Amino acid sequence: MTYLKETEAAQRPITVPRLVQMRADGERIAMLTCYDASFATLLDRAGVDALLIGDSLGNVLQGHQTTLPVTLDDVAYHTACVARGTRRPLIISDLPFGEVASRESAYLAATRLLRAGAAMVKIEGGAWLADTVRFLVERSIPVCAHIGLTPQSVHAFGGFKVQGRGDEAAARVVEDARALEAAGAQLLVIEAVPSPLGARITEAISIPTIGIGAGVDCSGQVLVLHDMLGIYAGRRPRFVKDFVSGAASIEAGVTAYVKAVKDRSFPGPEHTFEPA
Ligand SMILES: Nc1nc(=O)c2c([nH]1)NC[C@@H]1CN(c3ccc(C(=O)N[C@@H](CCC(=O)O)C(=O)O)cc3)CN21
Ligand SMILES: CC(C)C(=O)C(=O)O
Ligand SMILES: [Mg+2]
Repeated sequence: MTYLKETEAAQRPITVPRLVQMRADGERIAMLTCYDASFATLLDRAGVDALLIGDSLGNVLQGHQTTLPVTLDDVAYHTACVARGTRRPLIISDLPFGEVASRESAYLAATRLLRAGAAMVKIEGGAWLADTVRFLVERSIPVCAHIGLTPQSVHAFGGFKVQGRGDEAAARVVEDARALEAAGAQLLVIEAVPSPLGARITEAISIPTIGIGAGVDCSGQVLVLHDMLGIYAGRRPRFVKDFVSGAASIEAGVTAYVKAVKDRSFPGPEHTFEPA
């Protein structure tokens, strides 16, 4: 059994409507971060649906402790590298810390990422971000919102802490998701929330949700590439699984990740957070 699709139709570039169709069909979306052309080609071949040029490049490429030092130039450069290496997966780029000072600054930053080859821009934040999301969407920038543990808020949170624990906090995260969908976001990353909340948010909205430490009931999953390759020396969050140790090759490990997301064997209980 393979998830590498052989037909012409399946080889066409993945679009946002295609992700919406996957959600409707109950087909899980497999996403990974990617920062260069060689891995872009490998991940494309292994059947990854969407590639995220994440500001996690600050951790895994640059050796920083947080994503805050990452600049728009950095993300634009790696977006261009990834775009040259791939044709099929949807390319999504992170808007770095500091670019949402205004709707205008966010829009100008997003245009640079789309010019570099991204098809969608990911922005961290809750309901407060809705005006900015609407401003971008009105100007033809597809937006993926990112809620829950938003790493650019690490100092505001006082650490990388699970979000949405307790009734009040959970209700707030659900409201964030609703507000961002209403503002026109077409995809939603949910990071580090209790599994039942990941399921509840996914039910509350109709756009596809992509979880990272948000349980198996999201429409898809994402991991940082170097975490799933087992080569990141830094702190390893609970939601990480190394798919390459024990695999025959890097490509086999990535193929195993895609298969595990599609057949819902990843994430397991050991990769997810409990409500209490
Ligand atoms: N290599 C890498 N992987 C990532 O997933 C990642 C990055 N870098 N850089 C940006 C952010 C930072 N992220 C993190 C970092 C640490 C935890 C963490 O240690 N979480 C604790 C939860 C503690 C609690 O219970 O509140 C854990 O046990 O997983 C989570 C997300 C996710 N992102
Ligand atoms: C972990 C994902 C969601 C991300 O934002 C990143 O890699 O920067
Ligand atoms: Mg990020």
